[in-house]
Amino acid sequence: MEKLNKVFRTAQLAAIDKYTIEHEPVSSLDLMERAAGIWTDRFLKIFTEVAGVVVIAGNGNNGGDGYAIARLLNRRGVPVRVFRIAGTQDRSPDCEANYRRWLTRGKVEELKQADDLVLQKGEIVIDAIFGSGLNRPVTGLAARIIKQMNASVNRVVAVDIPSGLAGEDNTWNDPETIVCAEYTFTFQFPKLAFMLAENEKYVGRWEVLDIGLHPEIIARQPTDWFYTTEDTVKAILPPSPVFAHKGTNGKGLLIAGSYGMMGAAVLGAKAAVRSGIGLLYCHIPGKGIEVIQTTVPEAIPDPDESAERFSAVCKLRDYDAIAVGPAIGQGPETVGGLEKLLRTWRGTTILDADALNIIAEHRELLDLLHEGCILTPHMKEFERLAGKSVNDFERLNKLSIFANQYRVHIVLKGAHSVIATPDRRLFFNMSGNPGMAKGGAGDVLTGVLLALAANKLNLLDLLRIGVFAHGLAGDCVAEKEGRRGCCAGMIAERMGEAWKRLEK
Ligand SMILES: NC(=O)C1=CN([C@@H]2O[C@H](COP(=O)(O)OP(=O)(O)OC[C@H]3O[C@@H](n4cnc5c(N)ncnc54)[C@H](OP(=O)(O)O)[C@@H]3O)[C@@H](O)[C@H]2O)[C@@H](O)CC1
Ligand SMILES: Nc1ncnc2c1ncn2[C@@H]1O[C@H](COP(=O)(O)OP(=O)(O)O)[C@@H](O)[C@H]1O
Ligand SMILES: [K+]
Repeated sequence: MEKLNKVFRTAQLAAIDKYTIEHEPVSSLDLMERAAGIWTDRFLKIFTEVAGVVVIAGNGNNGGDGYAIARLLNRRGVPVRVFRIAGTQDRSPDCEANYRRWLTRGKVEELKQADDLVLQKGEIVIDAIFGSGLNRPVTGLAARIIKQMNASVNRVVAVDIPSGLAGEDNTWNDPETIVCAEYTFTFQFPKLAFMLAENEKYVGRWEVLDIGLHPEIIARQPTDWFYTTEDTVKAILPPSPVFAHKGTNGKGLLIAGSYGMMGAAVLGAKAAVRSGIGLLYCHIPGKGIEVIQTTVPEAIPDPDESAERFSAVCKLRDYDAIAVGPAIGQGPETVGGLEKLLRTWRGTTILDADALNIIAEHRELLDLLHEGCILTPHMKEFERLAGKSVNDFERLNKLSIFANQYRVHIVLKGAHSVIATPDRRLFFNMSGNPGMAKGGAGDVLTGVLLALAANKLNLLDLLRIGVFAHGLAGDCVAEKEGRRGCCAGMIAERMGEAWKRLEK
């Protein structure tokens, strides 16, 4: 049974917290103690040589976690200094309780001005000023202290969320008054903001810590945001039937490449034949036959009448899916070929790269999109389709509006590639690494998705599976060759290794 990994809005967390307290049951103070204990354990696993820590605690429950973490680290023999921000006194009840518990072991120094924060060499700063309760930009002394933290060379580790960062929309925020952490250990759920490139400088590397919030309320709370992990994919990846033959594994057509740009077709084809497709046809320009036959002998060439580019698919066989776009160019014949394809083929259609650029330029083609269409733009291609965005959060909104308006599935590619569905759900991918930010890596994804579509998986499942497996293959490459050494061809070659890890 598939367990959906949900991303909640920070405004929903209090209800989940409350339900857990009432139904586990557990006191809120014990829940905080549990969260702080799990946080401390993880911190000490990652940071094995800690000369000392400086906890900066606020007055809300995030500060409460900070005081509890200070006590637990101190108990484990770590030298701990604790600071609070002057002028603020109204601690939440659990923060107050942990503040008092800490006072039995050590003192709390007051930061009256930013310069009071003097850090020793090697001390790690634990940021527990604000958590998910932030409701406006940080100003005043707290803002100056955050700037001081960011200016220091000391490492900073955030409790739950970097102080000053809002969980979702930061359009209104002041980028200068958000803690820049090296690591964030967050409780139970990733925050949407962690998925966005623009927040990487604040969040650093992040991990979700399971603090045992109640599964019933997690299952019941609605959300339209999810994330895909290895477990999700293992649960939805169908097994290969023992009596499979190439017919049951599906027939797909890849329309890719132009004269002098055949690499994209080769990469897509290599990935498709390593991702379980029964029969792969490659529609390539007339002059591209030899390239495909020598590099991907498994593929059946379907040459275009044009020697140099895609102009038309003359014979539409009984394909289960078609992918079109990588390096096809945007010349007039190709525009005509794409238009004809969209008019005559209404099955599963993966549109990538130049197919998307053509649609962005010839906007009447948008009306030919249908529910079988999957669009796989990177950020720039999406901007061409939907216009510029002021930030990543706004782009996400545009993405889900676009998918809804045209009733299509979209994969917006990048770190944490996100799948948008026609019913406005978003699924963030958790595999992959920056080593994949190389030319051709997207062509590989197109091939993977074509293979899964030919296998007649439903669109959302095939996207979650394909995007994750593609990232996992990139991770396999990076593990062996390093990120710099990772290239698109290697990702295609390693698809088999990724599938082996995911198959039951
Ligand atoms: N989820 C869970 O189950 C668990 C959660 N836990 C922990 O709880 C944390 C959330 O705690 P929280 O709700 O008390 O919020 P937190 O951010 O600490 O304080 C907010 C306070 O600050 C204020 N304030 C807001 N913005 C401000 C600003 N810009 N400048 C100045 N003040 C500002 C605001 O007060 P206001 O001024 O609006 O009255 C509010 O009172 C969460 O991150 C996690 O660490 C764990 O203990 C275990 C289980
Ligand atoms: N930092 C990153 N982390 C994880 N995956 C990434 C990262 N950067 C790029 N990728 C992945 O690599 C692929 C790049 O695709 P794309 O930009 O279309 O390249 P091309 O058009 O050259 O084939 C996408 O699947 C994307 O998700
Ligand atoms: K924090």
